[in-house]
Amino acid sequence: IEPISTTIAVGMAATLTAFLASYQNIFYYFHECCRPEWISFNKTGLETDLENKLFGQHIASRIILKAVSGFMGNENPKKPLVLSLHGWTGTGKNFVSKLIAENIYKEGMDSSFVHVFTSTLHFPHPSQYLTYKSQLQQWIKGNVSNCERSMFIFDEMDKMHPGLIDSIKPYLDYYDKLDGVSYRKSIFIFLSNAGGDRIIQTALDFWNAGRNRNEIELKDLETLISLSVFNDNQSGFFHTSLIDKNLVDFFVPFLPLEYQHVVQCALSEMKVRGHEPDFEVAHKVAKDLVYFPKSERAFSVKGCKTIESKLDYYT
Ligand SMILES: Nc1ncnc2c1ncn2[C@@H]1O[C@H](COP(=O)(O)OP(=O)(O)OP(=O)(O)O)[C@@H](O)[C@H]1O
Repeated sequence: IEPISTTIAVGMAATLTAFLASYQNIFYYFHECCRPEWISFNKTGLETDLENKLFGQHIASRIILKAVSGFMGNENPKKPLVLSLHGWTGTGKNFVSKLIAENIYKEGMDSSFVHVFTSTLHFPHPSQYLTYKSQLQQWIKGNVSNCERSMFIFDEMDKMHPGLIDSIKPYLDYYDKLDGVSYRKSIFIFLSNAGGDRIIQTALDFWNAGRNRNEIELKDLETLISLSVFNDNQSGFFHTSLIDKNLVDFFVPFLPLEYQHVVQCALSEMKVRGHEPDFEVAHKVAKDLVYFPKSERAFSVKGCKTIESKLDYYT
């Protein structure tokens, strides 16, 4: 072998490798991929967001911060994180999922590693559940094979076919690997109104006793929720063994929102729109909402759900 051409060949190979490496880096810089540049947990960000953007949910805030921080800080979790968020409509379940996604994925909810399923939209026909089942299993497997830090959000979980819920059970369990794929770094979030009535009753008891809602503790609600979800035979949860197998790590209660929280939501929406906060308008919006029970007018029927569209009308 002739030394000069060998040196040139080695030099060219090294240049090509360096070029490919930098090309790959540039590509990954612009194109979302399963790397820390695109997926990294911002604990302070989540803490600040929960504190400043989520109103009236002291229990949910605390559990979510602890659960997500503990999980993301563990390099070797034994199972995926499974959170089940429960509560009345418009109390912030979807909103919190978005905050979690934004503090893990650079692209937030637009990330290709965050997947949202809505029962009535994606699985509308109970008779076709076997087809949905194999599609869903393939979807989860394909996506976690592609990126182990995937997040799956199942909205309207209580309306999901029990067979379909059962089909995702293996992915939530303490398996090292299933068919060569490890699901242990993924996050599953279930959203539902199941158990909402019990949460409202507890909040109302505190209200009627003149006690501050911040005194409500998780222990006042956790068993109630799992029991009511378990015993509610309208709910898909009821027919599955998700609960008795302890595959859900945290049941997270969302309390019904009061007048003061609706005002905060309206002010916050003004801020998001880049407007000066207008307290008069915020109170006007909150006053015109419907509250229940009728006599006490304690909680907003739709939580903060309609604030965004209502603001257009008042401003
Ligand atoms: N606790 C809250 N703090 C701040 N904003 C809230 C809160 N709850 C609701 N909102 C606002 O209302 C909007 C609708 O709430 P969200 O979709 O999170 O309700 P939900 O609990 O998921 O309701 P549903 O059970 O009907 O799906 C959110 O995008 C957010 O702007």
